[in-house]
Amino acid sequence: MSKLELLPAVDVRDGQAVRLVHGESGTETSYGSPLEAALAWQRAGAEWLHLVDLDAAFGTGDNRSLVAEVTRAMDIKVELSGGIRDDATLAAALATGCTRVNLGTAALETPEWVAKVIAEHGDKIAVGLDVRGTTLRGRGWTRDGGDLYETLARLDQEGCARYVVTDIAKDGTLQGPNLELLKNVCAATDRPVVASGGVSSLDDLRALAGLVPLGVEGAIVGKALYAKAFTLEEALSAVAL
Ligand SMILES: O=C(O)c1ccccc1N[C@@H]1O[C@H](COP(=O)(O)O)[C@@H](O)[C@H]1O
Repeated sequence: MSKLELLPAVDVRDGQAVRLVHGESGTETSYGSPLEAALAWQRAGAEWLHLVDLDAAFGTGDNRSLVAEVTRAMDIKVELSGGIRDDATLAAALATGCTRVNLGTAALETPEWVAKVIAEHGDKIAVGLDVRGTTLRGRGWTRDGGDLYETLARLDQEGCARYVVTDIAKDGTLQGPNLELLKNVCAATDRPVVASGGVSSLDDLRALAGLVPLGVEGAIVGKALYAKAFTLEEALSAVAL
């Protein structure tokens, strides 16, 4: 059996590493330099970094040169997201050398473009399914974007390689992941799923590791690491086989 991959998160707003609650603008807690945070996760043994340009996701500017600098400084795999919505932003994101990009809003608003880039770039493209209930949200999670399962079926048909599933109601709350949602998504697709939102404890990570046979490939960990609920070393040990 494969082990659960862990992706510590660095979300960047106004040049700072931050965590939000429910992804709501204005709820930021700042954790300083994104580069220092990313290097700290790398030193602690991370194999992946989940790096988000929140300003680009919200449409309040961008941190593109900073996230490119962070990506280039990493020796580990980087999943890059936030504001990747057209050929120019995709080309800039891929030029950083990131391992893959995660598309959110574009999958809801410009499905033809997303189908095209999935066909061109294969598993370098993941789609972020950010949901409240079973309704997708885009543009910084401020706008409804259709039904989760209809969109998933469409993206599966188009050959999408992987999904990053975030329960917005859980994100940044330290209330535990939505295991039911993840099981339902895994039952609806044969593509790997990266779980995001709510991880609060090593037991949460063990519960997510228990979903690996169903299709959960990885887990994004944010607030719990910054709040020091556990260390990344402890998290990696908890999911080691
Ligand atoms: O990660 C967050 O906390 C977050 C909060 C609010 C909006 C987006 C957030 N993150 C990620 O941003 C990308 C989507 O960006 P876009 O819609 O493609 O511009 C996606 O990975 C979200 O999970």
